[in-house]
Amino acid sequence: MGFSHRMSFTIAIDGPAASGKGTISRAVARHFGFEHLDTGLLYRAVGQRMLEGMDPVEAAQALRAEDLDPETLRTAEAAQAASKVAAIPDVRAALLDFQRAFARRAGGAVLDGRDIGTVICPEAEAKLFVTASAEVRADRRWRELVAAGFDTRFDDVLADVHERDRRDMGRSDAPLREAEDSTRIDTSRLTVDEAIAAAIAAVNLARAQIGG
Ligand SMILES: Nc1ncnc2c1ncn2[C@@H]1O[C@H](COP(=O)(O)OP(=O)(O)O)[C@@H](O)[C@H]1O
Ligand SMILES: Nc1ccn([C@@H]2O[C@H](COP(=O)(O)OP(=O)(O)O)[C@@H](O)[C@H]2O)c(=O)n1
Repeated sequence: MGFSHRMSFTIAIDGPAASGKGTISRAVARHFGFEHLDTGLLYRAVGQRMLEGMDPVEAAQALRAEDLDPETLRTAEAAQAASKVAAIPDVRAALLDFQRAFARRAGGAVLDGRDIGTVICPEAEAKLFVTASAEVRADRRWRELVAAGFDTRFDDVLADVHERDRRDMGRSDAPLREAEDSTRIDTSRLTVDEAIAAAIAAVNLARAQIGG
């Protein structure tokens, strides 16, 4: 792909719940041979610990990479708890260094979350903002949960999406917002392959613009 293995190149991918960030990030990372970090898992893991009775700030400080098991953290309860602990500044502060170090790892990194392009890595070489209508996002998440065996109602998933959007956009510390220099990809009417192609094209454009 023309990337030097010693060079760091950060791709920041932000957006609201179930917009397709994770799917796009994994494919973009594979395409460019970069490592990927789903930063939502950090907050989900801390949220899960809070549900188990642990203090969220202590949980964030004690978090280890091996705690980030996507399988056990994909529940709606962990997502709701994540968006609550994510509003606590000391929780966010405890997770900062790990994310920044990952972003600047040699060989290139893709991070997806809510504040990657605005707070974690404002100097990222490429920034994408992935979005879709709340109804489309809730429908995707509902289908995923049903496929995973959860007995969930669409209306409850839609309410969850609205509530998390409100909390994520409304908090004072690192709220979800589109960075001014990001490329917006609205996936509402795109297939997964089209969304991935749009993301790869945007990264290639950013790379050409910085002469990388
Ligand atoms: N155009 C699209 N782009 C990305 N994901 C899509 C698209 N259409 C459907 N999906 C599906 O939406 C679901 C949610 O995607 P995911 O990557 O988990 O979102 P996020 O990481 O933003 O929560 C996945 O099941 C994915 O396959
Ligand atoms: N960089 C990030 C990533 C996630 N989060 C929080 O963690 C929650 C779960 O994030 P996620 O990315 O796993 O959620 P989905 O978009 O996959 O549903 C979000 O609702 C945010 O409150 C955050 O505050 N900052």
